[in-house]
Amino acid sequence: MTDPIIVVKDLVKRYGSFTAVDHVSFEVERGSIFGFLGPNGAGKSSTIHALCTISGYASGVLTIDGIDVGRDKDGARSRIGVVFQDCTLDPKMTVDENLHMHGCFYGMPKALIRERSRFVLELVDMTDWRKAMAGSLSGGMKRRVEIARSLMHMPQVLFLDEPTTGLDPRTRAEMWAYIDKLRRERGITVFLTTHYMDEAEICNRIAIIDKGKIVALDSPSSLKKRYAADKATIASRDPEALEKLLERHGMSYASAGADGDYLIQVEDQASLMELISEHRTSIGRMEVSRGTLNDVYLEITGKDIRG
Ligand SMILES: Nc1ncnc2c1ncn2[C@@H]1O[C@H](COP(=O)(O)OP(=O)(O)OP(=O)(O)O)[C@@H](O)[C@H]1O
Repeated sequence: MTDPIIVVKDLVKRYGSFTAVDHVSFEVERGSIFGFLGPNGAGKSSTIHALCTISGYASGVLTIDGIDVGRDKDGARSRIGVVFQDCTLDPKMTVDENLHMHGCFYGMPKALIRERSRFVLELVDMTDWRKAMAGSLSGGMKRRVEIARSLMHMPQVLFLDEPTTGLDPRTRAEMWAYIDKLRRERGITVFLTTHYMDEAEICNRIAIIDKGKIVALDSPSSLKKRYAADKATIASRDPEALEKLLERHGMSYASAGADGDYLIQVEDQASLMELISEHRTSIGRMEVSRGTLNDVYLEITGKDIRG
């Protein structure tokens, strides 16, 4: 990797004698969107909490923007912004006051707090709401304010733990527009956990963690190529001939349904094209479906991405 902003080497996290994170290593490229996926209890939060200095770890080396998280917690904190699932805005304070408090935590001078508040609220289109009570905002607006707040100290990396869970589809799409804008315009690296397949699809790279170990790490397209073959369904008027052809081309298949449908794994498109051409007079119906990240996830973890 040319310019990793996050480096995790051999991270081990234990709760008593139970190893929740078991020698996990990965890197995140600066300016990218990195997806961290895994079933419940896989070790995602334990890893993220260690990276965000929220909790300690037994062994390993974690660096963020070159700073050793174990040695310089304040340095690491100054580089990261964090938005977790549960809203942590103070509902009885205005949007401005919530941002102000965050600036104070980070020891920012008052003038800078005012200037940054304006800037970050504009980034998420919430300027008109700055005097509103945080508790009176909709779920999507609260999330936008939380993102704005996490950016007050201009972090290099934004950790988003299921940032759009519980939001309606339109608000989710809007949130993603803001997140992508941040990445493009501010060069912020996004470290994301999600249970939504379309959000995982946006990531430059994805790590899948299961039972405390990284079990896959690659781009969505490479993962699909490796773990989720495209599938073709062919209804044939001459099943015997089709089976012979499938065997000749070395293609895996299963007979699906009562209508003479065959479900075929497409490892390589050229073989499928040849088979179609050879069998075309007997094909009643045909459908090709692309492998999805959910297929990848299912293949690797045995579970559905939505749990
Ligand atoms: N404080 C704790 N004490 C004991 N065991 C814990 C503690 N926190 C987490 N664990 C265990 O460590 C394992 C990893 O938990 P972790 O919360 O990191 O998983 P996760 O992938 O974030 O899961 P989820 O998606 O459900 O949040 C789980 O088996 C969990 O039960």
